[in-house]
Amino acid sequence: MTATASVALESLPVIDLSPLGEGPEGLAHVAAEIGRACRTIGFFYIRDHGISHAMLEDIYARSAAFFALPLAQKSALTIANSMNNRGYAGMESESLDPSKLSDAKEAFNIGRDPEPGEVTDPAMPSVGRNQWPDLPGFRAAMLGYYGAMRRLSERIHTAFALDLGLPPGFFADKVDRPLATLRLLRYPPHPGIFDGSRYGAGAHTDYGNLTLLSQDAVGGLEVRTRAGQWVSAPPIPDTYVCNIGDCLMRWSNDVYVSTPHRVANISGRERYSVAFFFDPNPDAVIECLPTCQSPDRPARYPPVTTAQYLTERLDATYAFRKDR
Ligand SMILES: O=C(O)CCC(=O)C(=O)O
Ligand SMILES: [Fe+2]
Repeated sequence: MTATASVALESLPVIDLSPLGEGPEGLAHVAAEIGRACRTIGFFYIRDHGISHAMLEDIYARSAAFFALPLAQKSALTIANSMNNRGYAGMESESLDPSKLSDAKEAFNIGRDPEPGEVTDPAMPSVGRNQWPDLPGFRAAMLGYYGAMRRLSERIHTAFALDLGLPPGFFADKVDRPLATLRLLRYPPHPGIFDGSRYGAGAHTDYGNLTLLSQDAVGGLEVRTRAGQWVSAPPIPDTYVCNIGDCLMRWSNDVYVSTPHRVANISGRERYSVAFFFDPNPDAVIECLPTCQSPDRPARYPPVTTAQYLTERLDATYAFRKDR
């Protein structure tokens, strides 16, 4: 097994979001803390984020009920039905790190429902239809949580904007119809001796702007520091682990870092987590921010829309998409 250090809490700060509700000074304080983390490790925890413990408990209970369904019922909702990145991804159907055996996890993706009049494109990972299991109350609970996570992600974007030298509302009209995905995850206990050939989730970076991850008490998430050392990101009750994804790294011209991470569930127990990937509007142009370029630091990436960029990344992740 690869050695992991326990210095995580030094390098992964726990940031209290309650000052966000306390006017411009509170925002400036939180923005400075978040900015420091995003420019160094690209990961941080948040607490006092406003999502209730009861709401999350309910989501975990419904997630467990979903994964406990017979395989045939889950497979009927396969993500391969959906070019919009919604539905069930079965055990070993993904390889986040193509140099390893496929991931020992199963997942269920939920996206945004189209707004009235919103154009949908079945060929893009854009807005489209969700696939729902036949579980009473599941849809309403998931969409309620999805909405709460959207609002939280928007608030964190005001801190990003301020820290990046932009008006706090800079991202507002670029993330108000987001390509956000709520992903329920289940990792079975690792069988036998862990030899590093198969992870629960292989090392990868996330694709969008911001990921907010809730994990249960089992542990197993690891983050790679810039020095190349893997450190653990242990569970801390009532927090989210947040990280920057590749879209925001590109947008900020590498000022913010999107950091590789992975999951090894060597606990002997099953592990559940709930990820929320907050990606910008499909038509948002990810193009070097004016405050992140200078003669010494010219733009490093050509402009791309979120939809184009995500399509590229998802096509590389899923065999069924490549085969189309
Ligand atoms: O389940 C976790 O702890 C992390 C999952 C993850 O990194 C992902 O799905 O992108
Ligand atoms: Fe990830």
